[in-house]
Amino acid sequence: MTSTLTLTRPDDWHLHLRDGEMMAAVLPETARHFARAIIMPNLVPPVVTAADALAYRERILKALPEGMAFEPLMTLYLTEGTDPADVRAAAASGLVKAVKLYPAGATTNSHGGVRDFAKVRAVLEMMAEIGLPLCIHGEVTTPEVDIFDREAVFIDTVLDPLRRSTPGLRVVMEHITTRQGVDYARSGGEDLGATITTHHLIINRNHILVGGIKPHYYCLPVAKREEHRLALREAASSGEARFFLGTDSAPHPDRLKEHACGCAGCFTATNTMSLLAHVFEEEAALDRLEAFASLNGPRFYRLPANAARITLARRASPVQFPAKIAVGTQEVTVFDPGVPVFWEVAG
Ligand SMILES: NC(=O)N[C@@H](CC(=O)O)C(=O)O
Ligand SMILES: [Zn+2]
Ligand SMILES: [Zn+2]
Repeated sequence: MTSTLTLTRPDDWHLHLRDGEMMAAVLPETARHFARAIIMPNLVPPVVTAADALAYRERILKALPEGMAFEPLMTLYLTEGTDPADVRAAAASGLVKAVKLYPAGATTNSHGGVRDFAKVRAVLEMMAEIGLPLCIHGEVTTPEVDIFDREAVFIDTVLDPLRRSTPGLRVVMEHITTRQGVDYARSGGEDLGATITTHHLIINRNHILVGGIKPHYYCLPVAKREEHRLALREAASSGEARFFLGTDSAPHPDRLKEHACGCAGCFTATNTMSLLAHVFEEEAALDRLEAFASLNGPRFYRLPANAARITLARRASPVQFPAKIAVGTQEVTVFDPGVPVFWEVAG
């Protein structure tokens, strides 16, 4: 049995760092293993302009502990008031790598997102022209649509028409959770990519609901039936260039997760690489983990792969991860896969 695995140092193509005290607590958890991450802009207030993104980038770099190397790749939160010229300047700075589309009301801090797509047409056309990717939270918000169907309905009624009406627009389907998401990603060319989270490779909807409600497994898009989890595992472990890791590690304080109206998000930054090695071993695809976690993302974003490397080791007994990390006087629960995991990042 393979006992160590050395990979190009991975990147995380979808990460929530938040700000202030929370950012200071979670940033080292990512920087310990990952060289770069696409930083989500759904702060309160959101990161909307080039100036907001550059200021946020400076705060991240300032919060990085001495001796840790990490490159935040910034994004802008698309609103109906976004100025195409500001986006063009942000991209030209080289520090902003994507624009994020949240349908208004779809997820955490998305109320400032897009309702009327006609209002963002000029921005999208400019992005197609310069090749700046649009990262999309792909769920409709229509109250009548069942929450488990919201991704599939979004693909048919919003994403496909949007891509057809904006030829050349480079799109990342963020955190896909369904077989329909996998199939649609495969229907595109080099202008279409999809991120897959660690937790959606591990849990299905039963994990959230059977035997009592598990708030730490609740995230958006919500985990679906087992057939969808299996489709995601097949896609992630296929080695295909269009699929890459975006952990969507999304910390919320425990008191807001364990709540009558609990926040959506799983915090996986701490143990993601161990969990992925576990999943890829189960899929008999350890040789494709590097493509998924380290090579396909930079290729889509037209960046070089990292020169540094990381080594994972398979231990004889299960690895213990911290159950929680401290954030000031509060705590954030680390995602618990619910099964023994033997892989550990060794260096
Ligand atoms: N994934 C989540 O459940 N939550 C994310 C938002 C998002 O990525 O949709 C968050 O910011 O908390
Ligand atoms: Zn999202
Ligand atoms: Zn997210």
